Amino acid sequence: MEMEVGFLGLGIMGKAMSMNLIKSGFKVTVWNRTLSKCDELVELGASIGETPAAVVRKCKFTIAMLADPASALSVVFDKNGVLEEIGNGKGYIDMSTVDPETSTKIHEAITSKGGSFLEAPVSGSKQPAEAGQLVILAAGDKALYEEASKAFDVMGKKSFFLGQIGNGARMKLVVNMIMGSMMNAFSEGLVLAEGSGLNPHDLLDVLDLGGIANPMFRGKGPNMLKSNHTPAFPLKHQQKDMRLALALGDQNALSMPVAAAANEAFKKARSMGLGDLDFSAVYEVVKMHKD
Ligand SMILES: NC(=O)C1=CN([C@@H]2O[C@H](COP(=O)(O)OP(=O)(O)OC[C@H]3O[C@@H](n4cnc5c(N)ncnc54)[C@H](OP(=O)(O)O)[C@@H]3O)[C@@H](O)[C@H]2O)C=CC1
Ligand SMILES: O=CCCC(=O)O
Repeated sequence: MEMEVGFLGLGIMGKAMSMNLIKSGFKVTVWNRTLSKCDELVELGASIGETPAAVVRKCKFTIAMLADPASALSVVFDKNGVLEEIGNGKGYIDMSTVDPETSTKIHEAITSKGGSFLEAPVSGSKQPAEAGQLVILAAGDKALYEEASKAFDVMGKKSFFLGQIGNGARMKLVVNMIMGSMMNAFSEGLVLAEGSGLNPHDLLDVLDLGGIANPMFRGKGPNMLKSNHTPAFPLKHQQKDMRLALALGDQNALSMPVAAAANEAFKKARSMGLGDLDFSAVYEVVKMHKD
C-alpha cells in the first residue's frame, strides 16, 4: 500500500527529496511558503496542502526541509502550523539543519501533543539529494525512525540513528564546520597556487591524486576557477551552520580558531551580497585579499 507522506519546504533539497519519494511510489502532499514552487511536484503526482497544518492533518508522518532555525520554528509554532494538527499516531521529521536547542523545542512541543518527533538532518548536497544518496543523521523517536526507514532508503544511501534528540543536529553541525573550514583552506590554496605562478588546474590534479582528495574539491574546484558559484549549497546556509557550530563550541568551552576564521570569511561574503550563491563563493573573498 502507498504510504501518505507530507513534505514541507521545497527549496533546493526539499524539491529533490520529495521528487524521489513521489517517483518511488509514496503518496506525497507538499507545502511550501511560496506556494507556486509546489506546481512542479503536482505535475509529478503530488497533492498540495494549503498550510503545514493541512498537510499534517492528512498524513501519518510529515517531513520538513527548511532553511534555518527561524523557519523550522515558524512552520511548527505559527498559526496554521504543524502543532495545530499533530497528535497521537502522527509523526514529524525535521530534516533541516538547525541547532540542538531548536530541535529540542520542537521535540517538546510535538510530544506534549502526543505526536512523535525525529530530527534527521542530512549530509550531502543537491546532487546526492537528486540521486537519493544522502546520509541521514537521525535522532529522537526510534519507532518513528523505523516507520520512516522506507522513505529514508529512497532519499539516502545510509541512515544513522544517533540516540537522543540533539545528537543529529550536533553531528550535522560538526560535519559542516569541518566542511566550511575545508572550503576556506581550499580557496586559499587555489589563490596561493595562482598568486605564486602555478597553474591552479595542476593543483586540482595533484590534490585529486593524494591523501586529501575528496568529492568537494573535485566537484567544485573547476567551477570555482571560473567564478561559477551556481548554488548547490547556498553560502548563507553554510554561514548559519558555522555560526551554530561555533555556538556549540562556546557551550562546551572549546576553542575553534580555524572555524571562527572561516565563519568571518563567510560573513564577509554575505556582506558582499554573495549569500545566495554556492558556499564556494567564499573563494571570491579570499581572492579579494590577495592584493
Ligand atoms: N543545499 C544543500 O546542499 C544542503 C542543505 N541542507 C540544509 O537543508 C535545509 C534546506 O536547504 P536548501 O534546500 O538548500 O535551502 P533553500 O534556501 O533552497 O530552501 C529553503 C526552504 O525553506 C523555506 N523557508 C525559508 N524561510 C521560511 C519561513 N520563514 N517559513 C517557511 N518556510 C521558509 C523556503 O521557502 P520559499 O521557497 O518560500 O523561500 C524553502 O522551501 C537548510 O537547513 C540547509 O542548511 C542540508 C544539506 C545540504
Ligand atoms: O549542509 C550541506 C552539506 C553539503 C554537502 O554535504 O556537500
